[in-house]
Amino acid sequence: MSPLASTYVLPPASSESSSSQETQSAAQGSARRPAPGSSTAAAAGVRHTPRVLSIAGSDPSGGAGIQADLKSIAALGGYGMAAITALTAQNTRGVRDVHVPPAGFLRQQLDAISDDITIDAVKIGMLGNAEVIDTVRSWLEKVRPAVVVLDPVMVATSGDRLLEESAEAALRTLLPLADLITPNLAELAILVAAPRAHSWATALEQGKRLAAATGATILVKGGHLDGGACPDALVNAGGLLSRPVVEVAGDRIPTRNSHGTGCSLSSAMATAQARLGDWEASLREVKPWLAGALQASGLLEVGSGSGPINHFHHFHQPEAGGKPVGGAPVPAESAAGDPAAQSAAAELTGEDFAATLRRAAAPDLDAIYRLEFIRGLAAGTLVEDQFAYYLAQDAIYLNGYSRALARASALAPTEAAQLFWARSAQQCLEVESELHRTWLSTRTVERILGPVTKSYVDHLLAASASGSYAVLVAAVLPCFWLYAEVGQTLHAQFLAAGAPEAHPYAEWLRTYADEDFAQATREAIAMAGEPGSKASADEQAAMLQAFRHSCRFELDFFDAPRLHA
Ligand SMILES: Nc1ncnc2c1ncn2[C@@H]1O[C@H](COP(=O)(O)OP(=O)(O)O)[C@@H](O)[C@H]1O
Ligand SMILES: Cc1ncc(COP(=O)(O)O)c(N)n1
Repeated sequence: MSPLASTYVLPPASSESSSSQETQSAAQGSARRPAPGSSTAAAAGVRHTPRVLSIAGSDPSGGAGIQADLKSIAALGGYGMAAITALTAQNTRGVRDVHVPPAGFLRQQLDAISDDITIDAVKIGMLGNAEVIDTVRSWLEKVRPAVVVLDPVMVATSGDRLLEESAEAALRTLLPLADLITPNLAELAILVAAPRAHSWATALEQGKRLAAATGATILVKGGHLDGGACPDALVNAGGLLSRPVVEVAGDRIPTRNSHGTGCSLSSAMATAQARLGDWEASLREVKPWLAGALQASGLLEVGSGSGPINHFHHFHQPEAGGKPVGGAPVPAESAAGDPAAQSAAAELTGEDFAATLRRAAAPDLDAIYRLEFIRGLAAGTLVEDQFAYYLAQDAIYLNGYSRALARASALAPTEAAQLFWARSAQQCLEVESELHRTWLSTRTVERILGPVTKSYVDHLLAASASGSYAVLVAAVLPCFWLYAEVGQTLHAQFLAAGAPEAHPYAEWLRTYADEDFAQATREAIAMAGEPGSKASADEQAAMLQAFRHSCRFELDFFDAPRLHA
């Protein structure tokens, strides 16, 4: 993320420092509805790995219900739990049968969880009948989880009923206990006792009515509209949102694999909300993830009907030979115990260690190019607020990054390596000062430590404290490598467009053209490849994990302005 490139482009630094301005950002909590007097709610804050409970039915074919929820929760970075309300016999073609076990046993499941575990968010899906609904209601009233998302599942995409018709009145009594309700157009119509909306305007109108009647925020979904657009909107006029209607646009993805989209959306929203504490930011994170999951659904080849979405599309597929080329970031300290990472690393030879790292970076690099921020920066349509946020976070990041580089210098096995990392650490601080002196001096942007910056710097400092030079250089490498590649691409695009002077980010894009930085990046790659070739299988695995984690943070850093500016 960071313009180390500018180290070589911008004039030498002033001695100004930003560290006194760095204060940790407060958790955004405005859209949360804490339950007074509830120990669970009091204990729950925004969490990095939220503990999310799905109360829903089982879909043995894996595309909807509990199974979709657990995948979505994991895909969004949560710890998933499941209390099963009903068993269905279904596949991608339809629901063959439904069995609802005694409600008393559901209560036992729920109590077993809440007696022991703090629940950061609950997602409620298929409930089956009125007795189950009453059971869930009385448990919610007792436990009062901080985030409750209710997907009022009534009829499956296939047309089969998943809630007894006689239970619709009981379901209405549950609505006020939810923070977010996520009906599809048919369910929304039933809940407001109106005909099904066929236009987006009517759907929003119905959403407003449901929000007013329940006090909850309504996520109005455009999945069943006709046409090429597929918008979603958060609706609440009670001041819980920045505006009464917050619409997030989306294109319709041409696929028949929409089995479980509603389940996946609602559990993903519960997870993101517990992590971000803001419904709008959550929807802006979840919607592109869901679109990617729909887009990549065909790769799964599951069933002959309406197939499941690809929840883990943003994680990396194995190569044809079965060798993993990437994956979810796993803390470096756990890598030694991770057999998959170990066997991946054990196959590596010295010559191809850097190449392996580069392959591991590929999916995150691809995702960076798809980000709104990067596309907006290239096109000149990026809003200034987001650019300013990025600059401010970059300056803060560089300060922490410089400490990690200085630590690499201290641990370096040769004088050449010691010098290289020390020089890089110093240049980093010079760029930080330069950012304050020039780019940031004309902008009024808060200089507070953002959540992604904090996590990234924490990761680097943890790698610094690991005591392993090899792991630390693997962790610092993506900031050179991915930034250099993205910068070169953006600069090439800028030149291809005739380097237009009127481009609002022309000056910034020009800083990307820097052969000295490209050379420094090549050296950094070699510096990381070298100890990688000599490392034990365990240490190679730890390096790979540390590297992947930083790649993911590079992606998140570029995306942070959209979420947090
Ligand atoms: N073909 C599609 N392309 C893009 N997004 C879609 C598509 N179908 C559904 N979605 C999205 O999936 C989510 C679930 O929507 P919807 O299909 O309306 O609900 P349900 O699955 O409950 O019937 C929404 O975010 C919606 O915008
Ligand atoms: C157990 C269970 N829960 C919910 C749904 C609805 O999902 P969809 O509307 O996408 O079919 C389902 N089919 N099965």
